[in-house]
Amino acid sequence: MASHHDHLMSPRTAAGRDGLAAIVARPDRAVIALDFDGTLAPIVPDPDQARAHPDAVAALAALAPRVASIAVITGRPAGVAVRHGGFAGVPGLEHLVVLGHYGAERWDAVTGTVHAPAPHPGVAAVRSELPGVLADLHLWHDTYVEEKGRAVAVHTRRASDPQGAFETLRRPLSDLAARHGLVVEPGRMVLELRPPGVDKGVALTEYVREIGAESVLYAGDDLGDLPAFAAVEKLRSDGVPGLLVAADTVITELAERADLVLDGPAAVVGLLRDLAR
Ligand SMILES: O=P(O)(O)OC[C@H]1O[C@H](O[C@H]2O[C@H](CO)[C@@H](O)[C@H](O)[C@H]2O)[C@H](O)[C@@H](O)[C@@H]1O
Repeated sequence: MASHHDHLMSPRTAAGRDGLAAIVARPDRAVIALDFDGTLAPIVPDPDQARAHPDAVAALAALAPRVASIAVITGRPAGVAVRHGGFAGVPGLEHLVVLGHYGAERWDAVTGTVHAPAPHPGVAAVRSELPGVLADLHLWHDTYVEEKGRAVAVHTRRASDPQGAFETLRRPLSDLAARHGLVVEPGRMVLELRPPGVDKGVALTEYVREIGAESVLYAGDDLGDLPAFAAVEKLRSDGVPGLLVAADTVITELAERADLVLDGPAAVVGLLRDLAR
């Protein structure tokens, strides 16, 4: 496993070094894709209070004109990531794309609009049954339910026993999701009930193809970023060099698969600045 003292620009794998070399050689052909929470925004107890690192937007804006495209790929609704990130109306970020809900939604800075499919009917059913399920488990007061529009997320970070509550909820929430055609997306002290059919790997692969990129960087910190890591590994085997960045070491599997392991959003900002230079 990598240490989080890796130099910001020194990938520890040959594939990562190839990826970085390709990005640096032809930045105008590179897609830079980043997760939001935990990668651009420090993790905080209340999801509504999460904001991009204070230097993140400036670092993105400095890098954007030098690369083919920057995309934020997040489990958040696209509009929420845009608001919490402060991404709208920023000089330099005129072409930013935010792929929300793991790629189900898309916001383009150039139009300022969100495109999204019709909501899955299972979400309304889950929304109405969820309070009863949480009450039966005596977890109604210990959890926070995040209303995400086309999904519902149950957070345990502020519970008296966050990991215990998370484990207790796993099976019942999986059953509830399955009854209504949804899936559970586990994350850092959160279990999200959401429609199936798209993940960050699908979103990233399609976006790299759309741009016609010749290299890609993906940075993430959570379980929902693993499909994007797999997508970069597949792109590499198809001849598109790529660099995998773990924003921190909390999710062991992600850190183990990364070419670079950083020490949180401040270090991600440092990497973006180094790339812009
Ligand atoms: O794909 P992401 O951009 O990483 O979004 C994943 C989830 O992030 C949010 O939850 C996480 O961040 C919260 C704020 O720091 C934290 O309180 C929580 O424990 C983390 O899991 C967001 O609230 C979820 O909806 C996203 O699915």
